[in-house]
Amino acid sequence: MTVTTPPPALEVQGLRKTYRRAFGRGGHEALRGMDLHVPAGSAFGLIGPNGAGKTTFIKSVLGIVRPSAGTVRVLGGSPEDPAIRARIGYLPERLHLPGTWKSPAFLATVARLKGLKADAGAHLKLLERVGLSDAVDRRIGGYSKGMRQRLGLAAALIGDPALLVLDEPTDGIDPMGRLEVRRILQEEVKKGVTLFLNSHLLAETERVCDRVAILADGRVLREGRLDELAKAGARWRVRFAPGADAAALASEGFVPAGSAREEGVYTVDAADVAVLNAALDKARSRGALLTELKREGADLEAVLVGAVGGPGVAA
Ligand SMILES: Nc1ncnc2c1ncn2[C@@H]1O[C@H](COP(=O)(O)OP(=O)(O)OP(=O)(O)O)[C@@H](O)[C@H]1O
Repeated sequence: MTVTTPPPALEVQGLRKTYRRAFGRGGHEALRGMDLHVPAGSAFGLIGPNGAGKTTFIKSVLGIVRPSAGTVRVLGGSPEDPAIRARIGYLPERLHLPGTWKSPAFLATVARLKGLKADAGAHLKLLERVGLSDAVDRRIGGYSKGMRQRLGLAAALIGDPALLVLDEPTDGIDPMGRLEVRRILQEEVKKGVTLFLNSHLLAETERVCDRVAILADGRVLREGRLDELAKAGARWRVRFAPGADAAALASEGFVPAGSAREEGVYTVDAADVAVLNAALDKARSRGALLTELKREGADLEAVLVGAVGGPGVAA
């Protein structure tokens, strides 16, 4: 029996996008040679500071924005091929909805635009799935921001797409709603759908995705499995016996971490055990006596700050 591996859900090489200014006066380079490989069936998160190029990237792989250079393959084909497009569910960052319509009519139109037959029963089920069954008789114009997002998600799910590209899917959705959306996304991934998520909410990305890429200034700085990236940026919590010289420890990279009652508790960042032991040796050579050591691991925020640097990057 031969097992055929599906093509990567997304494959991008040397992707560049320069937004031209009016009258040919130079331009702004939003993507500066991006390479990315998104395996089929993965739950992939794209994170990075404001203006990093995340939305430009998504629009390029969907054929909405024409790249200045580079190659893009989506589900093994061209993003401009209607047959490929029909297999993608997309939730844009800014969703334009017809305010005077009701949601079933909107979903019927989305289905037709995707070249599918409008299936009223299936659409009602989708609206129920995203928690909108009580709102089907209301005009979309009266929906809250969270309800609009839910409707956008229902539209993205039409036709059982193989790839879901979601730009800030939980924007405006309350915590309980986020939980529901996360459950829906996890169900889709379990079915074998590839999820490509762009979210400002790192906790959201962390809970849903198994791989992430960090984009900054139009380039991918880091990419990989979430657990591997977190391991690489490992943080350790250490406790020294009372009387340790705080200033000496600070100069060796130990940051006070405990509350006032927890004297002697510090964190230290060390990529591997050799680096950790070198830091501990330095601490001991300055008279500090280790009493406790615990791995904290890095959360996604720490990984992002480690890659991009500085505060104010949690975008
Ligand atoms: N249509 C456009 N014309 C000119 N410049 C643009 C256009 N769209 C985006 N840019 C610029 O390209 C860069 C990348 O923007 P993009 O929206 O892709 O970033 P982003 O990572 O999605 O940001 P955010 O997290 O703030 O949504 C920014 O400097 C932005 O100002």
